[in-house]
Amino acid sequence: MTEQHTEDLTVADHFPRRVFDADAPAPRISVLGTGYLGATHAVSMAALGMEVVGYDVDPAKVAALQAGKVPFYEPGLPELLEEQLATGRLRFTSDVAEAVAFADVHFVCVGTPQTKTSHAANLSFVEAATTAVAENLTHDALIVGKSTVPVGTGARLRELVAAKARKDVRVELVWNPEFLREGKAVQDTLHPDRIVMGGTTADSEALLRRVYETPIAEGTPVVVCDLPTAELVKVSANAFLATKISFINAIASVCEAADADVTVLADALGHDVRIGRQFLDAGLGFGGGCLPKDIRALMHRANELGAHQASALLQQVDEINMGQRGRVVELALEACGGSVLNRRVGVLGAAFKPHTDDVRDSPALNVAAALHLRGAQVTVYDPEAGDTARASFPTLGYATSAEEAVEGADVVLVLTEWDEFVGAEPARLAALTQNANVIDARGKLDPQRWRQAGWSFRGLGRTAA
Ligand SMILES: NC(=O)c1ccc[n+]([C@@H]2O[C@H](COP(=O)([O-])OP(=O)(O)OC[C@H]3O[C@@H](n4cnc5c(N)ncnc54)[C@H](O)[C@@H]3O)[C@@H](O)[C@H]2O)c1
Ligand SMILES: O=c1ccn([C@@H]2O[C@H](COP(=O)(O)OP(=O)(O)O[C@H]3O[C@H](CO)[C@@H](O)[C@H](O)[C@H]3O)[C@@H](O)[C@H]2O)c(=O)[nH]1
Repeated sequence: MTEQHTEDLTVADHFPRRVFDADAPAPRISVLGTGYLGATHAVSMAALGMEVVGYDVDPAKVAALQAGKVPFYEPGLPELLEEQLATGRLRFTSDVAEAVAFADVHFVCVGTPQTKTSHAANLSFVEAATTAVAENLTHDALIVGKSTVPVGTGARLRELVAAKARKDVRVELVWNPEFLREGKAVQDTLHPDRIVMGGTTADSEALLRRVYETPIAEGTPVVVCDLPTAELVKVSANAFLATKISFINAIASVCEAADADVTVLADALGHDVRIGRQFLDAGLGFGGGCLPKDIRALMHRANELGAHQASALLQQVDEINMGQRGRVVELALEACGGSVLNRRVGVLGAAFKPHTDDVRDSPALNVAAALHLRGAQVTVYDPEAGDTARASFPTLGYATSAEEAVEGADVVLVLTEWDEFVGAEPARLAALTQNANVIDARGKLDPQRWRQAGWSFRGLGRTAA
């Protein structure tokens, strides 16, 4: 979009920038919060040709990113970061005033975790970041919320901005929720399924369309709607995905009781295009930094709004999901004759899903910790999430290979479906164990192959023999 490089520019060169004008220069971007979402967004916006500054309150994160290091595992992101830093279009700073003065479009990408005392989302980071933008505005600007927030948040933030921003600048606040999946974050950001623009005016819609001109030109559908609808689209999408997973897990328990196989059933259901095969993998259920906290925040908000049925539905989804973790613990106890006290448990997988090192609300670590609390000697191996897992659960044992994790085990649990585990040679692993019991909690192993290799095999929603 612009040939000029960041280091050649000063705020004075550009003041006053009038980003809403039809003939304004290419918009410059700031990204507030450079975690899983923000780091990917900042790098991707630079890859789309814009000048970008990323800001975070965590100086270590800023320093790492500026040095070309992604502080988490996300396939493809390190290479793109390095490439974009080299263009001079992308940089990271700990100085919020400088970031805000530099940019015209400010993406708020900070965390919205569950509060410690209720199901509600903690909005303090979103409020702090939005306030920081408002207080440091030097020229016209568009604030774009990307974080996942309860419906009604944007309207409150608009009041905050109106109270904090200088009166001689024009500022708008809109919501443009993000739908990226960890492990596919770069692809999802550069080529999204849809772009939702909530609460835009004609000018801010035109500006956001400039920002996303490449994916829009590729044919990405754009949904323009009001602010509350945009906020709700995001949490509803996650609620639907969560519901689909809990639905198949509920059916899995029927399959188990009736000697049916849920993996075959899911394939058969998936042929119906109205249903689709995705998100019908029965097993340990959903975890991570999004689905669990987002359905709980929606339950809380729906109750506040008097929509109690929606809340009750999601309560069931949550309960079924959390029950899956207990079910896997039960299967491990059964495999060890009723108690895991002083028994060796090999755990394959710690991340909440493959292709990430994220262990936020990881079902795998939840199960590992529950067995540890029952007196088992638990050894965990994950190809990428060993360090993040150890930081969250330092009392568990950690191995540097699958072989080391299953050595002398009484039972082996496959809790994250990394390719390495799905493709493992069962006979070789069986030889290393004390008792060759395997629990496939993700439904991705071939029971026949493992049984033929001498394993006693249990899966969720699959026959016991
Ligand atoms: N992770 C995902 O896959 C994903 C996808 C879509 C939407 N989201 C949503 O995006 C938001 C961020 O999620 P995440 O996974 O990137 O979280 P994260 O915890 O990885 O990152 C949040 C970052 O914000 C920083 N921060 C906190 N307060 C700040 C402030 N006042 N100013 C600047 N930076 C600040 C933190 O230091 C941290 O680096 C959440 O609302 C989440 O629900 C996440
Ligand atoms: O059939 C399935 C599919 C997924 N999962 C589990 O569901 C969880 C979530 O998976 P996924 O949705 O792929 O991961 P996230 O990266 O958390 O992405 C979700 O959450 C993001 C943050 O809001 C959204 O942007 C994405 O669109 C949404 O898919 C993981 O624990 C998976 O193991 C299942 O148990 N069965």
